[in-house]
Amino acid sequence: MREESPNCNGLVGVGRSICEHPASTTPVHQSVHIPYGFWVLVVLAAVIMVLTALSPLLRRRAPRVWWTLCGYPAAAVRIRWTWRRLTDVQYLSVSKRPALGIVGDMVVRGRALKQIPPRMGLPRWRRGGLLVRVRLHSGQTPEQYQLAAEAMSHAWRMYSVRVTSDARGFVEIRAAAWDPLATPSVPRSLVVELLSAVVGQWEDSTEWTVNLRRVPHWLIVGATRSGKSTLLASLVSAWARQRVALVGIDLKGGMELSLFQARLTALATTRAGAADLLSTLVTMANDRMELCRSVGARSIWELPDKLRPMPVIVLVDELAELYLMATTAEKAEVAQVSTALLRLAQLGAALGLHLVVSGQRVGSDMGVGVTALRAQLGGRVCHRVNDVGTAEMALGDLDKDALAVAQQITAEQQGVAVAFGDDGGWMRARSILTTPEQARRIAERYAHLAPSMGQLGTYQRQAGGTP
Ligand SMILES: Nc1ncnc2c1ncn2[C@@H]1O[C@H](COP(=O)(O)OP(=O)(O)OP(=O)(O)O)[C@@H](O)[C@H]1O
Repeated sequence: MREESPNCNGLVGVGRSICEHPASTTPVHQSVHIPYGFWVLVVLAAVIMVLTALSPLLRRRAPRVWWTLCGYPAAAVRIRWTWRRLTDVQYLSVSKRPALGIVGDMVVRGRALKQIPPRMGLPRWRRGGLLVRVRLHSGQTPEQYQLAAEAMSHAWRMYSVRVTSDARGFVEIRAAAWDPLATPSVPRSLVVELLSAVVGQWEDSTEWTVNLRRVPHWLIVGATRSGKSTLLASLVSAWARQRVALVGIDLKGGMELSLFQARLTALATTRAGAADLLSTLVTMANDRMELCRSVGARSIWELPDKLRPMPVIVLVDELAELYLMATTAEKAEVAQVSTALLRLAQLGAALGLHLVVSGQRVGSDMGVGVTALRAQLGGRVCHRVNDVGTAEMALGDLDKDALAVAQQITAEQQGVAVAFGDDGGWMRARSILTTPEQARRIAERYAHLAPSMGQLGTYQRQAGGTP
């Protein structure tokens, strides 16, 4: 509210005004009351102007800060602003009036002018993106919204939009402001439980965790230079710090897994060695089963702490090498390896024996054992692959959409993969780049945690490689 002084000939000041009285030489000081709301508006306008000016710089230098201060508020306003029009154009709005009407003696079909958009919640902040929950109109399905995802990303100027449905009658729209897989990061202070490894970042900017307690066995596929070894290195770097035993089977002469030699309890580099090591592990599984039965436990996790054996993670690099055979003698060895792997996969989950199997090419033509093993490996990670068969082997039995997305990963996107999470849903993810040198150093630092085979239980013979 502005106060006007009749003595000031209509002169109005802000704050304290000084005006000359015509009949007097003494200045008349008058205080004008400026409402509080005015100052709030001035400060708000100043903040908006400063942020707008700094926005490009912030976006380049500190994208996360930029997103919180500038990107997210602007996107939230844009989403609310465009919602009605967007849903109208994408046929997601509905009218309460019937689609059929009578004009003269004709029945005509058309769209009512007044459409009601689906009800949306407030866009909620997420790291590098946002999330909106939308209530479906009766008769709508999440697929209709998935078809509109591309239009949403353009209308909201977001990098990508993904639509999922976690409850009947609702969809969740997750929008990412930039490609979160370009520079994946993992908080350093993250505390993880035993057998869990934070290996990278999901497309929705959350941490990508491989948890063997939830999904006991994993299959990792990818063409050469797609990022399999890097993912294995991330996994080993995480598990090396935990009280678990790591054993390796690497028939490429031990080139990949020998990096972690210091932390490995055993490493088999020949098929004969692998057969030997696997049969030892199967014996260990039988002993653990016996132990559980003797105390009435259904898994080692139900055993008292002092009886519980240490979990064992079996890392297999290049599965195809295990199944290659040229001679009849090799055929018997392959059969032995295949049966042992399958047995471990079937029994292992409850007995703390876990498989992480990786390969460039995994196909049913490698033998029936491979398809049967695949069925037991619930966790799947599919990097860029050279043949559709391998992608189908990894994802085809779980989700056709995931398969299509995996086939779009390019050679430049090293480390990017389609993976299944603990909840059974899939998403694109990227591992943290762990160099061979880093992995070797971590393995050496935690070498003292590696138990011997004897300490693990029933080791009878030394497995073909290095114990
Ligand atoms: N998550 C990642 N982020 C960035 N770069 C990566 C990532 N993963 C892999 N790379 C790059 O890709 C290269 C090849 O990765 P890696 O050795 O893991 O592939 P691979 O699938 O194991 O190949 P091969 O089967 O030939 O051993 C690495 O040297 C690294 O430069």
